[in-house]
Amino acid sequence: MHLLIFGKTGQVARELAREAGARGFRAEFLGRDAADLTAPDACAAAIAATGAEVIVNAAAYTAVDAAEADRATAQAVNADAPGAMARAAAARGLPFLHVSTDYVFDGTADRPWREDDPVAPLGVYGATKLDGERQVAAAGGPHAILRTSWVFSAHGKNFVKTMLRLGRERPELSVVDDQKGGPTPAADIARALLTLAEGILAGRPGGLYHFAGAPTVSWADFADAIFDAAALPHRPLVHRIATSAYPTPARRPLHSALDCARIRDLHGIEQPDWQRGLAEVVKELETAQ
Ligand SMILES: NC(=O)C1=CN([C@@H]2O[C@H](COP(=O)(O)OP(=O)(O)OC[C@H]3O[C@@H](n4cnc5c(N)ncnc54)[C@H](OP(=O)(O)O)[C@@H]3O)[C@@H](O)[C@H]2O)C=CC1
Ligand SMILES: Cc1cn([C@H]2C[C@H](O)[C@@H](COP(=O)(O)OP(=O)(O)O[C@H]3O[C@@H](C)C(=O)[C@@H](O)[C@H]3O)O2)c(=O)[nH]c1=O
Ligand SMILES: [Mg+2]
Repeated sequence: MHLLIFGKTGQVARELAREAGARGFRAEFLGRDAADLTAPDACAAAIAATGAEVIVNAAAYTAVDAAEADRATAQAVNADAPGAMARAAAARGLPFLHVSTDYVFDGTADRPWREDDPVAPLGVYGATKLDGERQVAAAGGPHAILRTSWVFSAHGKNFVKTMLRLGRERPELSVVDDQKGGPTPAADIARALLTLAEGILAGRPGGLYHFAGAPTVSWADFADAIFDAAALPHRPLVHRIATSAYPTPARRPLHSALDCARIRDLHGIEQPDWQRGLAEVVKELETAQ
C-alpha cells in the first residue's frame, strides 16, 4: 500500500511511520513545511498531485485550551483543511482517513457513546473537530473517520509525559477524578488506521468509527497507573479533585468513553488495553533517557 499522510511529528503520525514500516507499506509524510493546514488549498493540491492510493490526515490543532482564544486557526486546521483534503481525495476516488475526538460529545451519557449518539461539543476544539467530520463526510468520497480519545505515546505532548515531568518535580499532584474516558496508545491508533485503510481498499464499509482504549478510567486513575508503571525516584501522591477545583479555559466532557463495537464488527479491530500500551511507552521513554 502507498499512503500520503498529513502530519509528520505528531503522536499518531510518528506511530504511523513505525507501523507502515513494519507492514512494508510506502508512506509519504507531509509536515507543516510541506503542507500547512492553515492553507487548505495547498493541502488539496498535494492530493491532486499524489501517486498514493490512500490519504490519511494525522495533523490537527490539538491544544484544547489555546483553541478557545484562537478559533480561526483551529477552524482552518481542524475543519476547513480536512474538508478541502476530503474533496480533493473524493475527486480522484481515493479513500480519505481522518481522525476525530471524544470531545465532540458533551459527556452527559451514562453508557459509552455510540457513533450515532447526539454530538454537542463543549469547546472550540471539539466544535471545530466536529465541523471537520461533517466536511469530510459531505465530500462524498470513500472515507473513514476514527474518533479516538486521550492519546498518549513516547513522543509529543500528552498526559503521560506531563505526569512524569510533574511527578519528578513535585511530591504531590492534584488530578481531576470526575472526568472519565479511555486512554488510547497512539501505536494502536496507527495500527487501526492501517487496518481500516486495507479494509476500505478491499471493499469493507467506511464511515464513522469509535476506537479508544479500555478500561474506562478517570484522569486521576490514569495518573496513578502512570506512577505505578514508571520507576520514579519518589512516587508522587495523587490527590483526587473535582473539575471545579481545576479551572481551565475550555470545558471538557465528564464522561467520554466510546463504544467500540462497530469497528470490531465491521473490521475485526479490537479495543486495545491501554495498560499494555502504557507499559510499552514507559519502557520506550526510559530507554530514550
Ligand atoms: N492528542 C489527543 O489526546 C487526541 C487526539 N485526537 C486526534 O488525533 C489526531 C492526531 O492527534 P495527535 O497525534 O495527538 O496530535 P499532536 O498534537 O501530537 O500532533 C498534531 C500534528 O498536527 C500538526 N499541525 C498542527 N497545526 C498544523 C498546521 N497548521 N499545518 C500542518 N500541520 C499542523 C503538528 O505539526 P507540528 O509538529 O509542526 O506542530 C503535529 O504534527 C488529531 O486529529 C487529533 O484531533 C483525538 C483524540 C485525542
Ligand atoms: C496537568 C494536569 C491536568 N489535569 C486535568 C486537566 C484535564 O481535565 C485533564 C487532562 O489534561 P490534558 O491537558 O492532558 O487533557 P486534554 O488536553 O483536554 O486532552 C484532550 O486532548 C484532546 C486533543 C483530545 O482530543 C481529548 O481526547 C483529550 O485527550 O487533567 C489535572 O487535573 N491536574 C494536572 O496536574
Ligand atoms: Mg492537552
